[in-house]
Amino acid sequence: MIKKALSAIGIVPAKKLNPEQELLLIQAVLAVMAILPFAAWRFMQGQWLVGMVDLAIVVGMILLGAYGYLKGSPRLVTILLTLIYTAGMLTVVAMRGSEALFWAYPTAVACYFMVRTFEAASVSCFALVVVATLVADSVSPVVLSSFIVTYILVCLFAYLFSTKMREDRYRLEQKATIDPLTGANNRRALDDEIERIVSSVSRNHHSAALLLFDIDHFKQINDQFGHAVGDTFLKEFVRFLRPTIRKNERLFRYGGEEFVVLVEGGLEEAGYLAEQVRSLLEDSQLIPGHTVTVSIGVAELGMLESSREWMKRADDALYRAKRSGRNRVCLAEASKSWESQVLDAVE
Ligand SMILES: Nc1nc2c(ncn2[C@@H]2O[C@H](COP(=O)(O)OP(=O)(O)OP(=O)(O)O)[C@@H](O)[C@H]2O)c(=O)[nH]1
Repeated sequence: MIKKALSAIGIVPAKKLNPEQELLLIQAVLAVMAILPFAAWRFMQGQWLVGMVDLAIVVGMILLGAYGYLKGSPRLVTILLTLIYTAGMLTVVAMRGSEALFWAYPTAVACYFMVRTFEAASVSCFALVVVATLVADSVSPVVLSSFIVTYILVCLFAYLFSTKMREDRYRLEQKATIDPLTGANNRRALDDEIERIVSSVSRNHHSAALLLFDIDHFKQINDQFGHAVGDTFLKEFVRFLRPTIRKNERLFRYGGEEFVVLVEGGLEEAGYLAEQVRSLLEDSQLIPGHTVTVSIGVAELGMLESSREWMKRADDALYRAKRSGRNRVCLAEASKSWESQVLDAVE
């Protein structure tokens, strides 16, 4: 909702937000709505110093929120943001005493949703000790002990709800992006990752390549050994592929018996990996007594190429591998050069 509103007034480009970015935007908007009126009121009352502190918190949260949104919310931003509003709250309590006590609660809650539990617990405990020390002389023992107990309760609830929220989110993400049979990333995750690579490669001038695997005559495996053996083979194939690829190379199940590996590097490197997998699979009997082979199409992402064009070239290469007898690796033709794309567009 916040993203739509911001896009509508042209403040931010419309793009998919991750949950951390959404939290950052929500916090920035809440900071404006909750703290800005107080800052204005302080200025009107002539309380310039406290007004400036309030304003600094708002500006800091807006700037960091915007930076986190544009940069995909790096963790450092969330830590800095937590430190800014906690330090701001402590400064206001130091200046205004018990009158500003209630700001300790939303600050503590926000901590638990923004940073890791241990970090949030450390910051909120520190804030509790400082606030209690600052107001100890100006409030009665009953008020002080009520504040301490209620603050701890609020932290406990924030801890429980934020932990539950993170667990639920992790479970949902797993369901949405992992293929339940093989445990590889699914087609949806592939689409997202390809889009991410296409935009980052054109920005950073890295090279990236896509390997499209298709098990040969898989229908025969199902027909000869049964669907259950076919399923087991698919699981074994994923287990077999994992040690062959590097940690930063991601594996996806593209369709029934089709898999994709995305690698950082050029066509030659990717072709070498594909050939390694092809020959290893030929030599390893994942179904005892039966040799299974794989055909592989490899394409390097071209300059200014879209994800669809990249995938299409890998698919065409795979088709050539199948047509020329299977159990082989085919490298895709280079994509059109930047100049010829411009000429095409002009024509
Ligand atoms: N056991 C099992 N089979 C699947 C699964 N998904 C798709 N298949 C089967 O995979 C087979 C794919 O067959 P085809 O597309 O004809 O391909 P192929 O037999 O491998 O032939 P080529 O690709 O031309 O070498 C079909 O029989 C599908 O039923 C799955 O999750 N488990």
